Amino acid sequence: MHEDDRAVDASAPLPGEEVSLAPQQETAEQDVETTLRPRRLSEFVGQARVREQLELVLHGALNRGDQPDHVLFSGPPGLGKTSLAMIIAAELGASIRVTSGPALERPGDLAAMLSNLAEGDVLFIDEIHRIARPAEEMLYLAMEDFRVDIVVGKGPGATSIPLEIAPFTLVGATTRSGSLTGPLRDRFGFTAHMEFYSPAELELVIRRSAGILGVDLRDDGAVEIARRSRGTPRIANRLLRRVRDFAEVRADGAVTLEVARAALEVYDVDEFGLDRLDRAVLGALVRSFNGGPVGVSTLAVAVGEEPTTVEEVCEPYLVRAGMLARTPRGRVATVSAWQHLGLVPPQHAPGEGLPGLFAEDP
Ligand SMILES: Nc1ncnc2c1ncn2[C@@H]1O[C@H](COP(=O)(O)OP(=O)(O)OP(=O)(O)O)[C@@H](O)[C@H]1O
Ligand SMILES: [Mg+2]
Repeated sequence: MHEDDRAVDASAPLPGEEVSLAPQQETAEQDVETTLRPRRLSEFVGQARVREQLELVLHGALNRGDQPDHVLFSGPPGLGKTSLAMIIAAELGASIRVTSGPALERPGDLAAMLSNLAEGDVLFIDEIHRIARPAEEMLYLAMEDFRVDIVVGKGPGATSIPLEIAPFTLVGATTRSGSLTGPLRDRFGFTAHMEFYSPAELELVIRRSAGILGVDLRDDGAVEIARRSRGTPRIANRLLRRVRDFAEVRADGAVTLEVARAALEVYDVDEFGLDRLDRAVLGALVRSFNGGPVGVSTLAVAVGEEPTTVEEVCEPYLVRAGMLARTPRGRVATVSAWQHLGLVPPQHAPGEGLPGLFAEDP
């Protein structure tokens, strides 16, 4: 039995790990998420650039018979990083080993994982920015030379034993590419930043999911759910399931515009797709701090959340939607934020001209 037999299942809770940054889900919901995960690059909706680039990286290497370069995906939760990692393995016809940064606390954990890889395997490290430093240093050599140095003993008598490992492709995922050290980032041959999805792309995601789940989804219902999904496929799929519940219990089962609107009201998802936490952050910024600037930790305390949650889950979308600006002095509410809350912006509020995500919408 090796250490990594435990680490292979990324969905299993890891000892001492904090609550995941992704909104919490019950196990049944996670099962549905697995069902809805695209399996091949051709099924993966949106992220056209990333998809095209990835296709070149993978098929270029396949044609030459080389091991493809290591790949890093960064971006907010729920945009498809884990899905793409699985897809890489599928496209290469390789097996995938899954672990995460927090699980690799000791270099030994990583060494066991690496030495068990078969030639051509994909190793997926989720939350790679949370890997402990000694393990990270071991990873440098592994990525570059497919070798690890195992240190035996302590002090002057310590010796290091080089250990060959099979050529593999590392896929890393992170919601915080800024927290990655330079040397680690430099060892990835291909880095992709995941963007929020357009409403049209989310509509495709929702239609595909409705087909798989057997939901009676009408065109206007699909448009409405897509529009309110915060640019995020995971949220789109979740809203689809919540609206389906509503349709089955309170209506005749068909997901129409009216049903979607009524359901999303019940679930506290507003016109822009902002959820309760998004609105709490904007509300605190505007009401308690007069629009800012205010530091992210202060803002997090005001809404009773972890700063990392505010920073990695809420802010990227609020910035994208043109409601919040990150400035060197702190977070600032834009004119759109004041208006979204039904308040009159003060003279100093920035961003009149900031393009919003839904600039094309009335
Ligand atoms: N491009 C896509 N097309 C269709 N469905 C998608 C796409 N991207 C993501 N999804 C759906 O969203 C769910 C979440 O995606 P995934 O787990 O890959 O996100 P993630 O970026 O790894 O998130 P996290 O940072 O929270 O780990 C998937 O189960 C899948 O159903
Ligand atoms: Mg993931």
